[in-house]
Amino acid sequence: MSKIAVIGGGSWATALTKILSENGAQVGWWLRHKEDVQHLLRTRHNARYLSSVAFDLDKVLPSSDLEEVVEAAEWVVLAVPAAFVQNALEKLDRDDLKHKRVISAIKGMIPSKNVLVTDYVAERFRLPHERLGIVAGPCHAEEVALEKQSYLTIGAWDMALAEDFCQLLRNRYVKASPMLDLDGIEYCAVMKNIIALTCGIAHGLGYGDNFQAVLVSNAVQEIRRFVHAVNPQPRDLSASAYLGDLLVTAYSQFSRNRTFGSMIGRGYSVKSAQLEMNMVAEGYYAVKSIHELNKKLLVNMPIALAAYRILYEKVAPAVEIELLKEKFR
Ligand SMILES: NC(=O)C1=CN([C@@H]2O[C@H](COP(=O)(O)OP(=O)(O)OC[C@H]3O[C@@H](n4cnc5c(N)ncnc54)[C@H](O)[C@@H]3O)[C@@H](O)[C@H]2O)C=CC1
Ligand SMILES: O=C(CO)COP(=O)(O)O
Repeated sequence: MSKIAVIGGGSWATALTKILSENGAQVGWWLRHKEDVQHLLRTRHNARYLSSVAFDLDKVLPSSDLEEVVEAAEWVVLAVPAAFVQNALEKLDRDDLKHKRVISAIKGMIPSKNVLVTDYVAERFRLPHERLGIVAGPCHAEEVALEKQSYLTIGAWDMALAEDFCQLLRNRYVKASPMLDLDGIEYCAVMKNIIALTCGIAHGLGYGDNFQAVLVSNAVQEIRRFVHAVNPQPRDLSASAYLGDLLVTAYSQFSRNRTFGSMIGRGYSVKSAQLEMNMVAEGYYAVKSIHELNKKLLVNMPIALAAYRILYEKVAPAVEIELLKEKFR
């Protein structure tokens, strides 16, 4: 029986805990709120996210003791929003992940450092990149809860690690494939959140499907330019781990990033949009990290720049989308 630690109490951590535990793994599940742990132990449900999912407590061991959960596991799955990773892992020593295989399910960058989560973890815990992987793919937690057919890709430097984790995920409604790409997948996942957020802004302003289709088409080219600059290697960006994830996030009713953007387009301030959502839109933080990173790379990224100006320089969304309108073909 595989022993897995899932770190995080949000929607994605909940969905992954469901998949992994129902496949027979023993999952130590770290949630930061003691009340949420108590609620799970009492009712078998996560009070805050995907609350319809019932867990088998013979397989799932909820706890707010991070060291204990990590120590008992062979695999550690990180599933807190990127902005809270440093804080969540604060209690761990440098050597605590030494013998673990670590999978990031996070689609964001560490905001204070503008680095990928896997790069941060590799440095902070002196882990070789061969022990790291990323969960990618067009997959919303809400659809996992409903057991709707979904596809995941595990990106890694080591194909055996990726395949081993795929085996832990595969079930009746989840297909999982390994892929030899870690950084490219991770950067694409960060970028697609920015694009989905911008799609939401346009939607909130009243733009329709015709405009969004052109926005997404231009975004594909923008992502290609960026990923090629930051991590040049041959990759097929039409694969579902890249394009599929962009599409689901840009179009789905479940997307946090699109929902957040839509509120901004309708005139909410960043603070009020964040308060209204019980969830985290990674794209908000990613916009700033990518902007900082691009000061060195100087890639032509009009969509990411428009999102930055709207969110961080308080330029009116209508003005920035109007400017994009003129640039698109
Ligand atoms: N929800 C989904 O369908 C998917 C999410 N992801 C990724 O999973 C990661 C986790 O996101 P979700 O589970 O969606 O989160 P969520 O938006 O469902 O929940 C927010 C999470 O943030 C935590 N949080 C809020 N404030 C915090 C603080 N101050 N300190 C520590 N934690 C805090 C909450 O406890 C909760 O775990 C993100 O990187 C997201 O992009 C990836 C694929 C699918
Ligand atoms: O990455 C995701 C789906 O694949 C989740 O996107 P959102 O955070 O926008 O909901």
